[in-house]
Amino acid sequence: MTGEELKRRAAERAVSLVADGMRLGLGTGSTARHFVALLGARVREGLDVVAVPTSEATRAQAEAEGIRLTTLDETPELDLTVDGADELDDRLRLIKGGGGALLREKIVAAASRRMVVIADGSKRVAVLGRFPLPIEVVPFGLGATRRAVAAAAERAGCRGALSLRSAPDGAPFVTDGGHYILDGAFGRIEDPEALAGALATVPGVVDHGLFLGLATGAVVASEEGLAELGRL
Ligand SMILES: O=C(CO)[C@H](O)[C@H](O)COP(=O)(O)O
Repeated sequence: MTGEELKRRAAERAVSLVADGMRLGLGTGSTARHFVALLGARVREGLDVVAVPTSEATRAQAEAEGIRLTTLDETPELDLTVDGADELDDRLRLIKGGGGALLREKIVAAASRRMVVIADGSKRVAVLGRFPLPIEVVPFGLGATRRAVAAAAERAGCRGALSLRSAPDGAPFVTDGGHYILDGAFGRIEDPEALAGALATVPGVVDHGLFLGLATGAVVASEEGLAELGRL
C-alpha cells in the first residue's frame, strides 16, 4: 500500500466519527486533505456540518468541496478537530507545523472538545524530535529571537541548528499569520513539556509545534491495519 493509501485509510476512519450537526475543525497537510475530500463527499450526500479551516489552503479546498465554513468568532467551541501530525508518541504528544499552519491548528485544536490525529505509521515515534520542531516567530528582531530560542532550548536540554524556513523561491516562508518559522533540529526531545515551557518565555516566539495535551485520540494506518490510540 502506498503512503497516500495509508493516509486515506486513516482519514476514512476519522470521517466515520462525524455526525450530523457537528462543528468541526479541519486540519492542514496531505493527510488532512484526504479527510476534507471524504467529508466533502458526505456533505454532498446530505451530511449537515459546519467547519473551521486551519489554513487558507484548507479553506480553499473545503470551499471547493462545498463544506459550510464558519469562524471561531461565530463558533468558538468545536466538537471535533481532525488533523495530521509530523510526529506522535504513545502519549499523544505531537510535533506539528511541517506545513506551516501550526498556529491556527493549535488555536482550533484548543477550541475543540476532541482532537483526532490521522497519520500513517511513519509518524509514530518513541521519542519526539526526529522531525525538526517548527517554531513560529515574529519577523521583527529575528536575529535576537533566534539566539533567545537557542538559549531557551538549551535550558530544556535541547541543542541543534535553528534554520529559517524558506519558500520555494528562496525567500523566507511566511505563515498565514504573517510570521516566519525556525525549524529546530534538536534530535531527541526528552522533556517536551520543559521545552514548550522554555519557548513560551521568549518574546518574539508566537507559538511552536509541540502539541501537548491537545490530541484526545489518533488513528494510525500501517500495512498491519489501523491502530487507534486514546479516545476517538
Ligand atoms: O502540521 C501540519 C501542517 O502544519 C500537518 O498536519 C503535518 O505537517 C502533517 O502533514 P502531512 O499529513 O502532509 O504529513
